Amino acid sequence: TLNPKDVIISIDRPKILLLKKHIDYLAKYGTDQDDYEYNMTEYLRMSGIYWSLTAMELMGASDRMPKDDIISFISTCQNKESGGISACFPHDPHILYTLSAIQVLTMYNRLDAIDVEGVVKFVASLQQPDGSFYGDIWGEQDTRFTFCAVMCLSLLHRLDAINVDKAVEFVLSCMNFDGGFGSKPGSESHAGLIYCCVGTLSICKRLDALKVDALAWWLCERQLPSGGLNGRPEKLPDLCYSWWVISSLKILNKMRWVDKERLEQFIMACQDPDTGGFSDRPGDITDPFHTLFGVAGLSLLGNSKIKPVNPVYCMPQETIDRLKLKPQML
Ligand SMILES: COc1ccc(S(=O)(=O)N2Cc3cc(-c4ccc(C=O)o4)ccc3N(Cc3cncn3C)C[C@H]2Cc2ccc(O)cc2)cc1
Ligand SMILES: [Zn+2]
Repeated sequence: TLNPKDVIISIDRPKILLLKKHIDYLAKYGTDQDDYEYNMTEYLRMSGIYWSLTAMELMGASDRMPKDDIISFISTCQNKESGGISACFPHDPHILYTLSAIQVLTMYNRLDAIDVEGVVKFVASLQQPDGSFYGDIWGEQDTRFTFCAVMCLSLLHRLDAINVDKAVEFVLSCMNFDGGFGSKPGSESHAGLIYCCVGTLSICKRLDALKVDALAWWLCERQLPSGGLNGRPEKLPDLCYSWWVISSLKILNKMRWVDKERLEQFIMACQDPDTGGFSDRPGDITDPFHTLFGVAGLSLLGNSKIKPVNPVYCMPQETIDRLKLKPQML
């Protein structure tokens, strides 16, 4: 049952981590070519692979993923002319899916499977005079795309290919009086975009520019009596917002400002004991997107059955260590 601003967690919801169920759920996802949801999400296939593989890596079960099929799939998605990568052949290349592809190939340590210089050229070509980035040639501007560009190039150790100072300047132009960030200058603060902007500043080593206490206060205010977190005031809690909020608080070193026990209870309640996987709220349909953010959220809360996740890259910490990347943390 719902009250207007929160959910009530019934006592029969799962209270422990159903690890095997989630591993089997992700291993099975996409193996049935006739599955309706699988076909309807072809347009985000590359990101779906990143969400599934990362969750499996964190659960120590990435051997259950079809590694060779994934790697050859990715090489078919790179556009020879632009260097960009699409979600699935023959869709248009986009920065979202270019990032997902680089994250997957980085976890597999198989960047040899694509033209890295082409990717660098594609991402750099999307930066605008004001420092912002377009998502693709159709020109949508959003701070999400700045984060994709900076994260992608840092994974390739090629931040030299863009104007980092202008990128930071654009992100700071999106900071609001509440310390939060929106998608464009003047847009309302939103947890998902705060994560993108804090992540960008962390990779660019500019966390000094944040209004830390105001921002951390706005973030911890997202927690509701159910223990779940919402993305904006007056909204319902959603598992993926738990990730955006607690990964940002982790970067700001303010995790202590949320009630971890209540949050863990909410995350556990979002598991589906029959199908496996996590959903946005207790009792809803599960999907690979929320399954990653449930597993990654539990990792940030210190669950010992899950490997450590890097809060900035949302990738296994061991991968970030292997790349010798050190995103700034307060
Ligand atoms: C089911 O409706 C949607 C709506 C938006 C999207 S999205 O691609 O723009 N996106 C990611 C997203 C994915 C899923 C999903 C279902 C099945 C799979 C297979 O891998 O993935 C589901 C939701 C979703 N959303 C929407 C959403 C999540 N919580 C509340 N909502 C409304 C997020 C959305 C935006 C996005 C966020 C992060 C990111 O890295 C990429 C895209 C996808 C499906
Ligand atoms: Zn969600």
